[in-house]
Amino acid sequence: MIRCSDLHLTFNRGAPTERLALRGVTLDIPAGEFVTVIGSNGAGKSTLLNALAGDYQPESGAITIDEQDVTAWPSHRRAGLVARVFQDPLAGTCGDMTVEENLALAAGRGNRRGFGLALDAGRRDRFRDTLRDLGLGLENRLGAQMGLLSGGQRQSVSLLMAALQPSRILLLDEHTAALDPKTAAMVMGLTDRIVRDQKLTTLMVTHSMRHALDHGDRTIMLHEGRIVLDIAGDKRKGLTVQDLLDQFARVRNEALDDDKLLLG
Ligand SMILES: Nc1ncnc2c1ncn2[C@@H]1O[C@H](COP(=O)(O)OP(=O)(O)OP(=O)(O)O)[C@@H](O)[C@H]1O
Repeated sequence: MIRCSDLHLTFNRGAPTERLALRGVTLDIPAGEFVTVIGSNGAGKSTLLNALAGDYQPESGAITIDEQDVTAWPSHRRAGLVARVFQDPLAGTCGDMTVEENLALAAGRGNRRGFGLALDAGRRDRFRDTLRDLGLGLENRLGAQMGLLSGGQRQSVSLLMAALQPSRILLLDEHTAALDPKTAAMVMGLTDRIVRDQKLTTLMVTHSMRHALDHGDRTIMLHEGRIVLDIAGDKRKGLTVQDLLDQFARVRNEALDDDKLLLG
């Protein structure tokens, strides 16, 4: 379960480049819920995910994960709770290490005592079975350098790494944006499977309105650091991509009207 209470986060406060990235975000996500996050450029989507991961500290408000107040926890302390997959297939995995070393590292995350890289035959077999399920032939490439895999293969391994971690929260930041449509669809299928099987509480940022509606249980739209749409259930099922685009346009026009009022 994730609870964000009135999160405010400003970059470069007091400087000419000041940016109010989050302006009072309040959000309750029950355990196991899959939320898709949309919004225009600069709306605060990545900032929200970074705040949940502990990369950025909110200046006010609180973040609770599974009843624990983690607001002051740095990212390394949240490592056992939070798994992430980024837009860039090169981020989040270690390109110089082999596929099996990356998987072993993920399996050992959040574990203070054991160093995850230890690879015995049993562990190697388990990794091979997991990779075989992907249907990408990666079960024969356990010893291959991660950096030599294609973008789609890397994102798939990143998702498996997220599943191997003891985490309860999965944060996906446009993780299919750099992939061709066919590979993106395959990675989305894998995402759905892992979220469901591991019962992960998930936030997925996407610029694809189709993905936002076709995947997950709930959709939120951010605009200028605030949640302007939060929709689930039958209401969401009835929504079309055009409805979301119309909603975007409405929110933008309202913001323009507000600006005109302020300037006037
Ligand atoms: N590290 C940073 N330093 C300064 N400003 C930042 C930083 N990160 C984000 N911002 C600013 O905060 C605001 C929110 O950015 P954020 O990256 O969260 O938006 P986003 O919704 O993810 O956008 P996009 O869809 O373009 O990725 C923007 O105005 C951005 O310029």
